[in-house]
Order: sequence, then structure tokens, then C-alpha cells
Amino acid sequence: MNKQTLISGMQQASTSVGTLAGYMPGFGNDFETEALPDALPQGMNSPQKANYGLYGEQLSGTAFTAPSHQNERTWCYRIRPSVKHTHRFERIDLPYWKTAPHVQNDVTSLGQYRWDPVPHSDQDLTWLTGMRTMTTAGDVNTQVGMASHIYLVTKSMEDAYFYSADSELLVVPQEGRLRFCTELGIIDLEPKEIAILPRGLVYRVEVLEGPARGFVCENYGQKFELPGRGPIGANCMANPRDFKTPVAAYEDRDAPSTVTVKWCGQFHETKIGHSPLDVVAWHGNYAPCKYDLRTYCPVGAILFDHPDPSIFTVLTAPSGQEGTANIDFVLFRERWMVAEDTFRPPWYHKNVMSELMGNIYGQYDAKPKGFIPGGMSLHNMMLPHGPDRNAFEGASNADLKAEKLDNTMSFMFETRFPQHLTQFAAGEAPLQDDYIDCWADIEKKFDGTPGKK
Ligand SMILES: O=C(O)Cc1cc(O)ccc1O
Ligand SMILES: [Fe+2]
Repeated sequence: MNKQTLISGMQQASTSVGTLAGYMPGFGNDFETEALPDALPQGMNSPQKANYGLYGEQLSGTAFTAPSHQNERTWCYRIRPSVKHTHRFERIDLPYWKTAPHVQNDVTSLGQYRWDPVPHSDQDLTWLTGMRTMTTAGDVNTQVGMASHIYLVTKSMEDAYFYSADSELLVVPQEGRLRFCTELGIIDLEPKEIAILPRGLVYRVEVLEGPARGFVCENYGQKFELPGRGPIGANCMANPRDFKTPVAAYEDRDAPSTVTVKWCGQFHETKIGHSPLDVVAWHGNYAPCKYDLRTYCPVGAILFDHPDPSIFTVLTAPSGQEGTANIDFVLFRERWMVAEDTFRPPWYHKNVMSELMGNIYGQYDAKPKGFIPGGMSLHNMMLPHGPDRNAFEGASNADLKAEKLDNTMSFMFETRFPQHLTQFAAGEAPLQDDYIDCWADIEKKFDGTPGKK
């Protein structure tokens, strides 16, 4: 159990810029943290009167009766209970943020697709107005599937807060720096890091360095967890201690504000008179965290052949069918290539799962050109894909000495469900019309004679 105390500058400041974010290590630990001494009750959750006049409130991330190893909840001790924050809800429109099921008859999703980076806009865009849905999969109403988004953020949310009742958000920054001021503490996030924001957690997003662009995987289903390592053992891949959960930090701020809620794909707004980020102390295992992708320790082939990319899974969100994820988050980062007599890049492939990829920086080995930082690609359920002609020719003729793949970080959101393009992805976003031509010049080498061509 971790215990750490931070007296937060959030309390005084009108925004939290300038405060120091502090973190506790571990994935899914039972944490405890207080921003004021003795704010956290000891030995019980519901004292008749909590210290400082705080209200106790539980945030349940799983059903009460979920098996113990999956059961997640957090006890918050806050200046006002959340229910004081909810008055009448009014429907608002965020036209670019879409939710499954969202199958558009005039949009074709069957195919291989690739996009250049969505350019920054000259408008002021917040975390909410700057979210651009690219694909949706599954059904939010039955809590299965996901959506992939690009965010373009230039403006901090001011006296404005948000939570998603629909989903947990996995945030993968590509440009710029953001600060997530959450009920449970502050997370500063930059490229090469990721963050997980649990379903139901209230937060405000500030721009520390803009413009900011990145990718989001919105998970409607069971939470992301660390994959079992099997025979790899107790170490390597993503190690639990490299996940960082913020220490408690609170705002005692009275100001006319809004809270926007995403609920079954709809957005509603309510007005409140104070900051809802008023949790002075908390304990539990349902909390946001961040993770530095540079601490991911890749394990791979050290003699021959190319393993399935699941070897690079950072996080997996189960679907209920064992081994068939609702979402796998897979990382292709710097590593040594040493396999002998082997075609080293990804092989040609058709997959029952749907593969959405994004480039954080550098060059991806199967697509040395055209898949650029900030760009995305989609190889949907059972649609063939693989190295382009240049990658194939290069790798099948290469001198197979040990080689470092340097300056490379791409990722995949892989889901068991087909992914449907939004109108934005099919129309407004910079779709590369000529993407499939990258395979057009692949040569027939077969002439009936044995031997390597
Ligand atoms: O580039 C892709 O499509 C992803 C991918 C990577 C890999 O190493 C093996 C198979 C695969 O589909
Ligand atoms: Fe693939």
C-alpha cells in the first residue's frame, strides 16, 4: 500500500498551472493519499463525521460483487458530494464525437485505409470540441467495443469539467503537452506517455504546450489490464511499477462552472457553482494513471521468425471470451532485429481482429513511407495487408546482420469487432486515396523453378 501526502497548490490557484504533479507507482494497487493531514479515515470508510467536514463517497468501477481480483472501487473524501453537482441536465451537441453503434449507410468501412495527420485547426478547440472520432466498433449500450479518436486541442477547459459514463479513455499523445486535473489528482502528459482515465472520473484538461494532437481509444467494455506474460515470467513487457497514479490534489473554488457528461453516446451539460475537483483524500484501486512507453521492455525473436504482434501487448481489455480481446493496445517501439534467415518485418496478414494503427514518431518497418507521425491506418476485419513493395524488397534482400530499429514508435488498437468509419474519417480527414497502390507493384516472382528468387 502506498501512502503519500501532497499539499496541493490547486487549492489556491484559479487554474492548476504551476502545481507539481506527484505520483504513486503500481498498476491497480490499493492506494491511499491525502492532501491534508488526517483527511483520510483510518480503519473504516464511513465514520459518523469525517475530518474537516468532508463527505465520504464511493466510486464503483465494477459491480459490487465482481470477483475479488477484478473488484475496483475508490473511497473519496470531498468538500461536497457529487450529487450536489448535478442539477438539471441539458442536452448539448458535440458533432465530431461519435459513439457505437454508428454505422453510416453512405460510408464504406470495408477496405484498407490510411490517413495523413489531421491538421491543427485555427479555431479554439478544447478536449471536448477537439475530439474527432475516426472509427466506432461494438455497442455502447451493451458495454462492448470501442471508438478511436484523434484529438486536436489548443485551448484549456476553464471552469468546465467532463466525465464519460460510457467508457474508460486510453490517451496516446503525439504532439504537445496536456494536464489532466482529475478528482483524484493531476496527470501531466506528453508524447511517449499514455494515460488511462477511468469511466466516471471527473476532470478538466489544460493545455501546457499547444497545439496538442494525439489518439484516444475509448473502451466501452471491461477495463484495460496487464496481459498475462505466460512463459515469459514475472518481468519484461509493461512492468506494474512503471504505471503512475496521481496523489490527491483538490480545488476549493466557488465559480460558475459546467460539467459535461457523456452517457450512451449523448452529451449533457449541467451548471454548478464550484469546482467538482474537491476530493481532499482518497483510497482505493479505481484511479487514473499514466505510463511512460519508454519503459516498455520488448521481448521478441532472438534466433529466427517473426512472432505474432501480441508479443508487444502493453494493455489488454478482455471481452469475456478468453484470449479474444475487446481491445489490445500493442506497441511497436525501438528494438534490435537479430533473426537469421528471416523476413523480419510484419508478414502478410488477414486477421479476424480489426487493426487500427497510429504513428507516434519515426518510421514503421512495414511501411517506410506514407505512414507518418500523427497518421493512422485501418486494416479492418479479414482484410489483407502487409509490407508495401519497398519494404518487402528491402527486407527480403537485406544483409541480415544485427540491426537496431531506431526512432520508431507506432501502436495498434486491435479489437475483435469490425471498425466503422465516421463521416469525418471518410470525408473530412486526410484519407490517402492511393494507399492500396503501395501493394500494386508487388512482383510475381514464381516461375515454377525452385530456389530463392
Ligand atoms: O503492421 C501490421 O499490420 C501489424 C502487425 C505487426 C506485426 O509485427 C505482425 C503482424 C501485424 O499485423
Ligand atoms: Fe496486421
